[in-house]
Amino acid sequence: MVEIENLYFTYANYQRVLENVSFSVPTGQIVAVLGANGAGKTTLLKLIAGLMKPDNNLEIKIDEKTPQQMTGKISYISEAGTYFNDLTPKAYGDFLQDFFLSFDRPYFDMLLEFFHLEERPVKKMSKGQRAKVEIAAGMAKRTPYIIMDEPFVGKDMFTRQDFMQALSGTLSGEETIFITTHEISEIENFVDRVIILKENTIAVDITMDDLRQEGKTIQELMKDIIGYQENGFYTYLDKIE
Ligand SMILES: Nc1ncnc2c1ncn2[C@@H]1O[C@H](COP(=O)(O)OP(=O)(O)OP(=O)(O)O)[C@@H](O)[C@H]1O
Repeated sequence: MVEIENLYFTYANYQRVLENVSFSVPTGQIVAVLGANGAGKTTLLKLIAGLMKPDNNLEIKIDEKTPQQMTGKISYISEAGTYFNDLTPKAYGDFLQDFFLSFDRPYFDMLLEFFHLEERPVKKMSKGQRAKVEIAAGMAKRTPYIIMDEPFVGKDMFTRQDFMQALSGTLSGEETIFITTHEISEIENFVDRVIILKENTIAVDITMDDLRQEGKTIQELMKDIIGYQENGFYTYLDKIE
């Protein structure tokens, strides 16, 4: 269970990105953290993953512990990648096997094969191939907490489908997952709950059951909350002319 209570986060340049953020997520829930560019999604996910600390370090508790005390139980899958550029996928697997007690080596090797990844240093791979190494590693860690920051970036349509299949086919249902993405349609049928960040805090926190009951899609909800204006650029041009 993840409990976040009155979370504030300020970057070193004094830019406050999150304030008064509170929510709790029960074990096994899949949560989409959404919002416009710069809303603070990556910041929130990094805080939950323990890669940065909140202004007051007691604001995030995962199973009653700080995120830093949960190292090894959280898998952080991001566009930037957590692999080492000089290692081949299998050498990276060797490293992870030593580091993560729960690392599922046969599953990792199976995913490398499924994604047709060759044995060459990650730095010599394409962006999409690197992303596949990142996903294979992240999923084979078999951690109870999975945090995915833009897992679809740089992936072609088929890879995105393969990824969702591999993900859905792997989960035990016990994993608690946070995912942020701008590819809303990819996650509509995957997540249980949507949290939308706006102006440094939570603008909406709703379960998919409630959203469906309201007869809305995530996309429609986003439009309502973020207030996307159709033809906004032309309106802007009209204004400055
Ligand atoms: N290292 C940093 N130092 C200072 N400010 C930062 C830093 N990283 C991000 N920010 C600022 O914090 C705010 C939130 O950034 P964040 O990356 O969390 O947003 P996001 O919602 O993930 O955006 P996007 O959808 O564009 O990826 C932005 O205004 C950004 O400029």
